Amino acid sequence: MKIAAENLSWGANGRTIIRGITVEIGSGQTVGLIGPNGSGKSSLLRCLAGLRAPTAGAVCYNGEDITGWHTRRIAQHLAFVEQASESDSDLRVVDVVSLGRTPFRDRWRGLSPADHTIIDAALDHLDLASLRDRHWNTLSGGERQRAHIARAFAQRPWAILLDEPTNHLDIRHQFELMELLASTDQTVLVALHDLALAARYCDRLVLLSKGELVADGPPAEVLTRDRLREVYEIDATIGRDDLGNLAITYHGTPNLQEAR
Ligand SMILES: Nc1ncnc2c1ncn2[C@@H]1O[C@H](COP(=O)(O)OP(=O)(O)OP(=O)(O)O)[C@@H](O)[C@H]1O
Repeated sequence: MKIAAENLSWGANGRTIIRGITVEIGSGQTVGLIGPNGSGKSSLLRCLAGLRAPTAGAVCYNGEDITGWHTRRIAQHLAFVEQASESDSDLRVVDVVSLGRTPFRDRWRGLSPADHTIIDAALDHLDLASLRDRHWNTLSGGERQRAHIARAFAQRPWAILLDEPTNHLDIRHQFELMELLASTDQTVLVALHDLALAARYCDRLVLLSKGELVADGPPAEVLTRDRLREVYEIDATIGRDDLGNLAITYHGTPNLQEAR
């Protein structure tokens, strides 16, 4: 499914938070959304997920403006893994993941055998099979994060949006998640702070700064030394590691360097 923001703006309390953003995530692409704290990544993701109504412009799925779409209809198309989302503490892991089937269920019917197969596959994908009957309040931060992502996969959406999903994950689970996102046929837009991870697994990077889109393209074109200095206020050298992956060596903030 193709997702597009067309000249999209959104604000709150009289303040414009994202301004005039036009971006298209093609069907099956894995796109990284990057930018400093407060640059508007979560706000853009929430607009694209239909949780915020744009103050100007539009959000389109496959060319259709989603204004007025019911949340159930949106959830049949797209899954959203929010940053540090919470769940009821009484639920078991398998119950949280089963919530992913809600948009497709008849209100009065239980889960079908096909639903159970999808839920088991999502648990396996996120390395949660051994934790399926554990209660929420007994899980670590990383295990909760993986359960939320498994819930999104159980939704079997056409597109999946994730807001800093690698937070709380150890390095192995970070790589496994990014490999999963890069290999899925679904359209993926993922907000990330780790620029090297974003560069390695994303087809394209979209860079926000102060609520505006400042770059959109292949990782090596977006992540330049000048741009990191300008947008992140950090001095860095961009090179390649032995395997040809983009390698970023950070030297500190320009102010700190000059003060030395
Ligand atoms: N409902 C709101 N009311 C007022 N200000 C808001 C609201 N939501 C977000 N903001 C502000 O808008 C700006 C962008 O926030 P947003 O969460 O989109 O940034 P972000 O790029 O996701 O940041 P981070 O990397 O820190 O998660 C921030 O300054 C934030 O305080």
